[in-house]
Amino acid sequence: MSAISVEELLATSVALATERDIDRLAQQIVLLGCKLCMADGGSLYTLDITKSRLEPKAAIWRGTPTAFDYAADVPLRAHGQFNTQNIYSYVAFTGLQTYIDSAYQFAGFELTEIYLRDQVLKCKTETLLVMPLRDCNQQTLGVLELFKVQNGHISASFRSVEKIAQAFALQAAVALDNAMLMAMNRHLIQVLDASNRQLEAENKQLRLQRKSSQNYEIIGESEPMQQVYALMDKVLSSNVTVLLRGETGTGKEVFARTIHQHSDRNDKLFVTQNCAAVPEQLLESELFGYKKGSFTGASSDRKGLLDEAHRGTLFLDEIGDMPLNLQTKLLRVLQDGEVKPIGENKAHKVDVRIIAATHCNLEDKITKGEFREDLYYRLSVFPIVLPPLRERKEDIPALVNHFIKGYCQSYDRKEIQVSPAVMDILMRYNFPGNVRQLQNIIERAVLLCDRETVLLPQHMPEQILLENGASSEMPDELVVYPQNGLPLKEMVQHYEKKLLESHLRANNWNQTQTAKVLKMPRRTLVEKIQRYGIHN
Ligand SMILES: Nc1ncnc2c1ncn2[C@@H]1O[C@H](COP(=O)(O)OP(=O)(O)OP(=O)(O)O)[C@@H](O)[C@H]1O
Repeated sequence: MSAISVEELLATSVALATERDIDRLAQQIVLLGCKLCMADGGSLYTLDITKSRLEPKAAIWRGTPTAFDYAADVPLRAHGQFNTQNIYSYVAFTGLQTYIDSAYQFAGFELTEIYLRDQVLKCKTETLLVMPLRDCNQQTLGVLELFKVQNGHISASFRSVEKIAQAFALQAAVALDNAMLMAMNRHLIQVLDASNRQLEAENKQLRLQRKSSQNYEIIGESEPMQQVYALMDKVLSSNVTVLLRGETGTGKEVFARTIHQHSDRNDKLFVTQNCAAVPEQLLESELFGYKKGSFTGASSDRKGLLDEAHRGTLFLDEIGDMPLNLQTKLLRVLQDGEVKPIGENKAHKVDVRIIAATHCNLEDKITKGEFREDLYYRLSVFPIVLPPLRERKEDIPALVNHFIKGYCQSYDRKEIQVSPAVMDILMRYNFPGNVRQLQNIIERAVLLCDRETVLLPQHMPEQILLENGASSEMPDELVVYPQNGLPLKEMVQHYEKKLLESHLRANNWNQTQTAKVLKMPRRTLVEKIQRYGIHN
């Protein structure tokens, strides 16, 4: 090998600094080491991840890479002791640059790998130099070995290039350290990536498994609601268009939002538009957007809600009130996924899930020519009908408690109980305004409650009391009682007794409270209780 030039020295430096792949870098190090120190060949071992053995990484013979399969891993320990018999493990362990000037005379080390290599390469190693490759914390990363073979005349020892070799080993170690750290980072990124993907898949699975009403944060365990949950479960993992039907206040928007939150689109927007609340032209520009200058006042381009909801969900409430012209445009969105803003010549694609809702009879509207039949079929791919509250009265207590808790929190009130009489009144009422009406009734009652901690009939709206009045405050038998033909005085006393019993029950047998409701002195109430022998 000839001596290395300055240009080659610079190239060496660049080569080490730029190579990121550990295997290629290992080859470069051996190759450059051979050139610098005028060696016939060499090899490089790196410390494995457990730091217990050296692994053969690269070998060079006369300027070209050679197979390294004759070499085995070198354990750093043998029989519980540091393996100082082997020259590579000795250098790795001590960090000492080590020379052997005559490989075939006793050198104090086992040189089995060297003799094996000589057989493979058909040569005879004369001198050896083994250098530690250590990082800035003096931790061993590997060892670099260079050798010269016998060539008829006395071969020079590596001792003459000691300083160059040392400097090169330092530079090679820095490059190796960087490449190893990068490989470790790449590996960690891959591991993190894989575990992220696994977590995402598990989350998706868990989302799909969340079936009970509790998980949907929707109140209602009645049979009609169970049927709705079962239907809803079926549409969570698909993009199917859903049509929510049901009277006003039955929770159509709540369900639409829940479907979105439990779908794959939940990291994108849930956008709502009430089709009845705005005039036709405004609705069109809201939904489809417009181009600058397309009408007076359109001073810049504006995205429509269909674009806002791209990859998310658009909830179209009161779809039955959408003007016919817009129904045609919406049909195009549903059929082709295409949106054409006002004043734009070209349509563009959007990926929006549509959930529509209506409380009106769309079939009637079709007959009257107010709703497009084709749109109706497109929308009602998956209809879900929400039951009115009167058909699931068993859900009323849970809803009442849910709303009381919520309003107590928002109005910073202490816990409020519901008197049995109030619950009775609510259970008998038909709620034409459904859950929304119940919610409003409870909000009003909580506000009326002042410092009281029990919701009483007087906190209920008059209209409900009037509708319920006779049945809730006056037991049925009182109404029919006169048939018995008793004297008026007795009938009035009987009536009074029943009335007092009813109010006492409604007020949890709290005499002070009952007297207050009946606007009578407590003492008079107590006297009457004793006279009529009333007890709970
Ligand atoms: N099952 C339920 N659990 C808890 N709250 C509910 C439930 N159903 C409805 N609500 C509440 O009732 C109110 C009305 O619900 P929502 O607006 O979803 O009804 P809607 O059917 O969309 O009404 P509309 O047809 O008038 O638009 C909301 O405040 C909602 O939070």
